Amino acid sequence: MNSDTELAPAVQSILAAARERAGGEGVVDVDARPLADTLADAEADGRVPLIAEVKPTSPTAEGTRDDDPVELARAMVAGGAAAISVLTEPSHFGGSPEALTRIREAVDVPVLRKDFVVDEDGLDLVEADLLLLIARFVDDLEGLVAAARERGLQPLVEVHDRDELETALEAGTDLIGVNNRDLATLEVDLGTVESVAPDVPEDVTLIAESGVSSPADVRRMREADADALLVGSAIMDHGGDSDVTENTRRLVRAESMNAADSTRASATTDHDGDSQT
Ligand SMILES: O=C(O)c1ccccc1NCC(=O)[C@H](O)[C@H](O)COP(=O)(O)O
Repeated sequence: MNSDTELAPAVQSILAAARERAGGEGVVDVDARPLADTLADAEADGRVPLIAEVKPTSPTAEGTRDDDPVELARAMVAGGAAAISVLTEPSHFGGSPEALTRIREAVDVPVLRKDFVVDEDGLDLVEADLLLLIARFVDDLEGLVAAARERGLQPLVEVHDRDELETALEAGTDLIGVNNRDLATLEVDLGTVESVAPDVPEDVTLIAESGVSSPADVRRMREADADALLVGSAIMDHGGDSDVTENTRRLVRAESMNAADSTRASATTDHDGDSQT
């Protein structure tokens, strides 16, 4: 792992908290809902394969959304989300393992556990279909990928550059998340996916993470060869109380809408329709 001093202060604090948190009691054994199937179903329906994130708040959010997480997840699925991501980190994102369990019982799509897992103990906190592992935070990535699979979990390995991609591929992952957010600065740059994607092998599923806020951004990530997108803030609308189903739907339909529809949808939901660079 890179030195913590290369990370934004908020991320250093998240990691310090993660190292202190207790893991689960016992070892989870999951009968996981396959991500590949739900992404294929979305493609077949003409929906952009989208993982919508239940993210009550975050270090970069403009506020907190206190809605019931189960209602949020149901609203996202109603808007066409192919899978749900749930933050389980409590102190910086307002998440909890209990919320994930309730959501997984309430929806039938795969559920990703989004957290800052640094060792094998951290795998067993709660049952989920997918688990995020962040390449730069894990010393033995190959070991943790294998340990996650032994539990039935589908590990999604997050990277931010080509070196981390190489590490992730050597660890045997077939699910890569390229994070547009730089954890050293918390700045978002959609060019990150564009620069890393050409090196992701065809048989590896590529998920574009963070900073996608408009249908134009969705199209940009898909043109960069993203198989799926992970979106939190633009759907949660932390500073407001807009309709989560509609926020999901306008992104899921980004490839089937024409440009005029897309501009109108962006204007009516008060989001910035411009791509970020
Ligand atoms: O979202 C943050 O503010 C954040 C800060 C520090 C570390 C991680 C952070 N986010 C985690 C994520 O990966 C995102 O929640 C996820 O990719 C969705 O991003 P977005 O659509 O930009 O909310």
